[in-house]
Amino acid sequence: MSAVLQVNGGTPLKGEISVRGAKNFVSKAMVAALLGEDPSELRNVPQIKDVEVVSGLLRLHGVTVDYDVEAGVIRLDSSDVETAHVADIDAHAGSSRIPILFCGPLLHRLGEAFIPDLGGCRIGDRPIDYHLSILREFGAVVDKRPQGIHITAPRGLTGAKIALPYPSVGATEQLLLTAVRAKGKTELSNAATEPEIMALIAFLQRMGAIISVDTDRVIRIEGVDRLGGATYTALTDRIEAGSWACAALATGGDIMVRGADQHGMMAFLNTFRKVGGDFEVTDEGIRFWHPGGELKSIVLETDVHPGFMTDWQQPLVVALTQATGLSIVHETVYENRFGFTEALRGMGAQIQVYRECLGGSPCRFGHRNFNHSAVVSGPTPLRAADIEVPDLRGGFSHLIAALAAEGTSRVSGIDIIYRGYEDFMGKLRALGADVQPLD
Ligand SMILES: CC(=O)N[C@H]1[C@@H](OP(=O)(O)OP(=O)(O)OC[C@H]2O[C@@H](n3ccc(=O)[nH]c3=O)[C@H](O)[C@@H]2O)O[C@H](CO)[C@@H](O)[C@@H]1O
Ligand SMILES: C=C(OP(=O)(O)O)C(=O)O
Repeated sequence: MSAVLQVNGGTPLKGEISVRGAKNFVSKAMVAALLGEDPSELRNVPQIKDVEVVSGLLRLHGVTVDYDVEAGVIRLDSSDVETAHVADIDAHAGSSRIPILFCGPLLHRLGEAFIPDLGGCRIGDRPIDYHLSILREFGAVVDKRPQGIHITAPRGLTGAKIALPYPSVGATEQLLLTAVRAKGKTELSNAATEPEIMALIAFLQRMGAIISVDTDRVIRIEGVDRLGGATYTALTDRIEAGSWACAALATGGDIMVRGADQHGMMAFLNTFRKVGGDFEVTDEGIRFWHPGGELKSIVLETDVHPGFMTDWQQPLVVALTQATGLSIVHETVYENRFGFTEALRGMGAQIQVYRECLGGSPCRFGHRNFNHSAVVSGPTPLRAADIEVPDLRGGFSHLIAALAAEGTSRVSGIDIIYRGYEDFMGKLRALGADVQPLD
């Protein structure tokens, strides 16, 4: 049964919350720890569903996982992995996209890997063709089966020269986790360079890897025979921080996000300012607020880092419903990330989606049948409604809309939001939101 949250909206969110480590780093660093023959320790780890899912997968492979939730410290001991069996991980199929990143580490440690069907947000087709072709370049043999894929490396894994067709985050991580212990050198061009990837590289370096990153999206790795353990403090979740910033803007509020870090949020902060939001960066975090008066419409394009992240797009669109004029948002990372706008239209928002590449440069989704541009016309008061969470960020965006709307909304399927937002209910209450889970 899907959990339902009753939201009595119309009150500006005000107060202070803390954001801990990034989902998109911590989950990958936990997989990286599987490569190490000594224990690793990650700090600033948030209590979110994706951490739970990856902990479960690691335990199935013989890793000892100890998580001190309060302290945010997770200890991972992979020293006995070689004696474990290649476990049947079907139990976790469909809950996350992380299993695909186990390929390299499992091939290095156990000689084979079973990867179940993947989960993650349904915001496009989300193929894994880049991942599989990278693994094949290293010499892996991929056997597709009805329940997932079986991967072996009969002649071991050897470094290769690879160019990505698009700077995919997951494929770049796949390459890193495979190359660090492969024989010889690897070169990846057109790599993704998101801050979470840079942090993963830094963590792998502490474990003993040799990796260099050039300014032109080229990553070079020299394989080593052995990796040990390392200690690393996760960078803050910049998607969560940006989501709370959008909640402040959409509700006319004022939120101090402790832990928020300016460096990974430059593109977001520029956009937030252009829309008319105010912010103040301090050593403790970033305070975001609506300064009063009108918000301004903008033209925005999502992009790979250092551009405006696609994961900020959904929460920002809710705030744009309160801006004066026509905003244009061109989604260039995922072909199908505007599904969540349907519920917003039902709440009174004026949002039209288009197949054309609007407002900027043509992207790879142009001339295909994907509704990947949106025109938001505002400001429109939002009405309370009964809505169903479609995916992680779309779900948080629906919550923001319900909080901004006058009246009582019921948001169902809120469990998905725990994949990436630690204790969001506690944080909402700390900000003065009137929210009540329904049985
Ligand atoms: C757990 C995690 O870190 N998730 C993040 C990661 O997702 P994820 O790693 O899945 O995203 P990618 O960067 O790989 O995807 C970008 C684009 O590349 C395409 N593609 C990707 C792989 C592939 O084999 N073939 C292919 O065509 C995808 O369909 C998508 O259109 O980066 C995204 C882009 O910043 C973020 O929105 C997600 O929050
Ligand atoms: C798309 C996202 O995550 P995932 O890749 O885990 O589905 C997200 O965090 O918004």
